[in-house]
Amino acid sequence: MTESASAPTRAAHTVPARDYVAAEDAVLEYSHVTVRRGTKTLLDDVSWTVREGERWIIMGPNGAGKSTLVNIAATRLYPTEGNVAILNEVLGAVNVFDLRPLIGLSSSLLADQVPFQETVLDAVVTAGWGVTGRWNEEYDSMDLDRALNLLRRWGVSGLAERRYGSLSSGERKRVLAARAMMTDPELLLLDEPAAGLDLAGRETLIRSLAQLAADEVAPTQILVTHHVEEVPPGFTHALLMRDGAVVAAGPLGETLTEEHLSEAFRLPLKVTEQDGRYTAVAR
Ligand SMILES: Nc1ncnc2c1ncn2[C@@H]1O[C@H](COP(=O)(O)OP(=O)(O)OP(=O)(O)O)[C@@H](O)[C@H]1O
Repeated sequence: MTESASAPTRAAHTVPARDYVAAEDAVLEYSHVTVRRGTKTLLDDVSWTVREGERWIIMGPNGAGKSTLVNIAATRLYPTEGNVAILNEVLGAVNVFDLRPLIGLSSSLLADQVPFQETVLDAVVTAGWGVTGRWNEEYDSMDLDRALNLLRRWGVSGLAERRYGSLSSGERKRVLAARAMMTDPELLLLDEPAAGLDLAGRETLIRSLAQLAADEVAPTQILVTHHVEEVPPGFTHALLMRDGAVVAAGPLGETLTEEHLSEAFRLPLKVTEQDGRYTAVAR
């Protein structure tokens, strides 16, 4: 018998969605997930479990598949093969519109969808309806108070009446982080929240993220970044990717090592950690 005839195919790992049972304590569960577009494999047999209260860093070079991974968790994309459970609901067997309010998302794609003429307060409050532009929806004072409190938490409440389009990129990032928390989500997905920020903007954002990571009642968090310098203290786990596959995943200290990071970025790196902050330079 040839090897290909005896080995189970990856498609064989895919369980019909209605029959798939996720681990009870899993907030996110990817089981043998593959995503293909034409001949390109964006994710290659990824298995990954996130449990309640964990704070995960997703890291890897450009094109590694990080956003694809997060877009599945955001219910914006379905796997070609494999199974995904989000908050114990299985993709393919759940109405994603019921699931989406439980998932907070901040991404560059979303940043581009918020109308520039929208006020900052509206840009946050509209997350309650899962829309990016205010139209005829009714918001009560509790919604508006919540949006203002979230803007305060992210240090941008003074911008509430400004037009979203007039904000700097750092200010927009913080507004989007506030927006991501508007529905009081159980899962918070932050795709490159510090990209393009200046040093002060980055450090301010990282301090806010570290405070959120330390907050016991805050949602389970997943943060995508290219840089170890952007890992907020208090994050607990990391998943390193390359070419759509997992290089290493697990507790942060065991995963953000020179060996794993050098392999993920295909570059010998010297990695240091002090007081919960990491730096990496080429050897
Ligand atoms: N619809 C598509 N068709 C073909 N290839 C695609 C498609 N969407 C994404 N890709 C490719 O899949 C790969 C993974 O993309 P993804 O955006 O997930 O990477 P990433 O790790 O988030 O990258 P970056 O760090 O540059 O944002 C990239 O090579 C990208 O060009």
